[in-house]
Amino acid sequence: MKAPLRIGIAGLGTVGAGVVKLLAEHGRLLSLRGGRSLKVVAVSARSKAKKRDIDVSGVRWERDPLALATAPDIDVVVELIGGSSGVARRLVQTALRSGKHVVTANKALLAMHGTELATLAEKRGSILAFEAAVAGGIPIIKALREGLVGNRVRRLYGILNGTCNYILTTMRETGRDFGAVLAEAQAAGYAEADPSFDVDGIDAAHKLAVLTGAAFGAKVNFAGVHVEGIRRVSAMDIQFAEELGFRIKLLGLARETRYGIEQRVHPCMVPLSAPIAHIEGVFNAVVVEGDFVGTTMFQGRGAGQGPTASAVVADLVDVARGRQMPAFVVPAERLADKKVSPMDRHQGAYYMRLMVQDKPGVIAAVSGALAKERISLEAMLQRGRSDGAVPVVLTTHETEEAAMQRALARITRLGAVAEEPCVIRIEAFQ
Ligand SMILES: NC(=O)C1=CN([C@@H]2O[C@H](COP(=O)(O)OP(=O)(O)OC[C@H]3O[C@@H](n4cnc5c(N)ncnc54)[C@H](O)[C@@H]3O)[C@@H](O)[C@H]2O)C=CC1
Ligand SMILES: N[C@@H](CC=O)C(=O)O
Ligand code: NA
Repeated sequence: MKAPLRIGIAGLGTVGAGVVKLLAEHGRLLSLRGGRSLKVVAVSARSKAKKRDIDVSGVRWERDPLALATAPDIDVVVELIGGSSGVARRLVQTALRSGKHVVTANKALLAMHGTELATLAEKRGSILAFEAAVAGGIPIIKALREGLVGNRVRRLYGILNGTCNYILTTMRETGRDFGAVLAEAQAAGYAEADPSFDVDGIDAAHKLAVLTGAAFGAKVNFAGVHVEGIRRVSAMDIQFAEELGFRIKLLGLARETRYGIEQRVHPCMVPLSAPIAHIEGVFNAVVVEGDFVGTTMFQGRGAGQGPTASAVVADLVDVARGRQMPAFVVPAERLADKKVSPMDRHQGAYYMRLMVQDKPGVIAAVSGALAKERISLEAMLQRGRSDGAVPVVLTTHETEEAAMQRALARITRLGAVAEEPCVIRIEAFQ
């Protein structure tokens, strides 16, 4: 058997502790599968004194995580600190420059610097692997880079944030409010250190940007993602969606249009007939439509200790086996610089919920604003009567985003519309 693969782990939080546990529990199995043993030789985290349910007593403790990047007795650095700048970025850059392999779960870092880091790794002949960064335990990077490599990807979409999916599912099932459910997702270890990254759609956008690189062979372009989160989705919208035959999901979607690459993350109305509508709780799913393979769907837990550690360790076994592959689907230097398809050009149907004064002429004024933009109504629902504002829900036929935004501005200015309308795009999946 070959010499052990010597591992340095930076970050011993939810994911780091999970990796230490998995390596300890499956040590023999992994030696067999990797062709050599996987040995943690050093670790680093903020506090050595912190109580953890892992045993790192026989392992060297580095106060400065950067020491792992240059230590002569380390072959691979596992970066599980997080953040797109600061110590995580320096650690990964220094490790790659020192000729070490890097495994990371850090999608924020990859979304901002993925192309640059992959280029650096490939120049040095090192492996940069990040299966855990996208959709947790689902082996989607591997699927795109290897299993589906023969295809041109037509479109991909998915539920990419476990925290948001957990929140939307729990709000629907229990009627509980957003804040309480978010606290529960944080306690379960699903949320980012700053949970606004989850609920504002940023984490899903980070993952989508990385996926787009792997699916379309394009440079990672986070700035090109249109991002909206779930803060404005209310219990009322969740209920209306069900009545109309939809379920609300925060999706990330990417495809090539005639204008360039369209990347968008926002709440969607998904028909209940679509399998992805039924992915609930912390589960993620990614649907990839390839020209030869057709539609494939991958599902599994997208966050949490066990699933994320599973993905990190899969990458470590690849390193142990010496599997030299491009980080994305093509060598980093060949990643294409694609134009961004403008959101204004997006075509689709829309759900709109208005809170309006219950008086004659309001619905006619709203319909008039839509008609001015040639937007035709598909359905309308009005619930209850009151002296105050009542909800009115409209769904439209397909139109252009720019037209919808102009109509929305007109509607918002109507005196009888009590608050900013809630607008959710309807996606037509099979
Ligand atoms: N928790 C999850 O379910 C998932 C997390 N990730 C990613 O994995 C990474 C780690 O996430 P978690 O384990 O959840 O975070 P965490 O907050 O539980 O752990 C972070 C660890 O990094 C250490 N750390 C922070 N700053 C440091 C510094 N300056 N020097 C040394 N150590 C430092 C902390 O002491 C802690 O041990 C992040 O990039 C996150 O986005 C990816 C997939 C799933
Ligand atoms: N905060 C993330 C963790 C995994 O990437 C999520 O909720 O999906
Ligand atoms: Na994954």
